[in-house]
Amino acid sequence: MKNILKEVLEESKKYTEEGNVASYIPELKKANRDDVGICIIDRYNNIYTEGNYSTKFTIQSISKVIVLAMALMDNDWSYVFSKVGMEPSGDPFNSIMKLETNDTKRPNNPMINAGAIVTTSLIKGDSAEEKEARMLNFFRKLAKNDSLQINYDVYKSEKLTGDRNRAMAYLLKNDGFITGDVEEVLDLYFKQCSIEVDTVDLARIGINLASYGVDIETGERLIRKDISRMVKTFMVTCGMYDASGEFAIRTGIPAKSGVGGGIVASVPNTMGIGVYGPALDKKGNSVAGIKILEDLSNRLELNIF
Ligand SMILES: NC(=O)CC[C@H](N)C(=O)O
Repeated sequence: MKNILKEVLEESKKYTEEGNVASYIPELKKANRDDVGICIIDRYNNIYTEGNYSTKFTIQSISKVIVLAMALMDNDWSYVFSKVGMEPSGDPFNSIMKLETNDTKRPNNPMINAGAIVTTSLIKGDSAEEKEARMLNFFRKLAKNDSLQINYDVYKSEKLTGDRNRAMAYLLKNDGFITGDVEEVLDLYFKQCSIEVDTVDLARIGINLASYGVDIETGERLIRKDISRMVKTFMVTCGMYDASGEFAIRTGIPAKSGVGGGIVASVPNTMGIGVYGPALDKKGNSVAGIKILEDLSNRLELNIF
């Protein structure tokens, strides 16, 4: 396995120059374009790492997977899906267009920004502080890492420049898809995106989903089985933004990417994979990360279909 990871990583490095580090959140520009890292955790809890596996980066859109699980734990699923849909949008992750053109004006799914702002608004808590604490605690549990923290520089950078998300959130409130204080919902959304992780954290999240929500070491149930299924299904249909179809064809692995350069992948009953490569393609997915997952899928026969 160690050799496979070495080869796959070397191969993927050739592609980083085709991508660019995200710049629309100014703080993300600081990442090193040529970094590439991998971590795999298999069902027997073997951990394999390679390259810049311990480099820290912000989780960004990968948080949408975890917050969806939380929204489904906190609320009836029929209520959640009255506020956010189940269909791929085919549009970029930050598109606002369908909030006007959809019949219901409901965001298409919880993996695009508009839908994720809705699921964030469904996290329960008596105060903003309690919601934040519950959210961070759940991320720590799923990553099995109590030291996960919010990167406040990225959070502030995004809060200062996130007017597109702000516009969407106000539209969502106007149309009845979120209730309460819009700025408070956005604040929590920006915080969830700014949680700092490395590939080991992502691989751990991946194996927890792969084992249908049961911690493989302790046997503790972290997520209900039906919710872990729903979440992985969304990863297949919508996890790689408007490149989800092609990615599913090429790899057959449920995965979710973020503009920080991370991708979490979850192969049911088999392994969790975390990859990092901040050079992104035009759709916002890690160029090296996609290459690595394609190669690993072929070499280790990870395609679930
Ligand atoms: N695709 C992403 O990772 C987007 C997350 C980012 N925080 C945003 O809201 O724009």
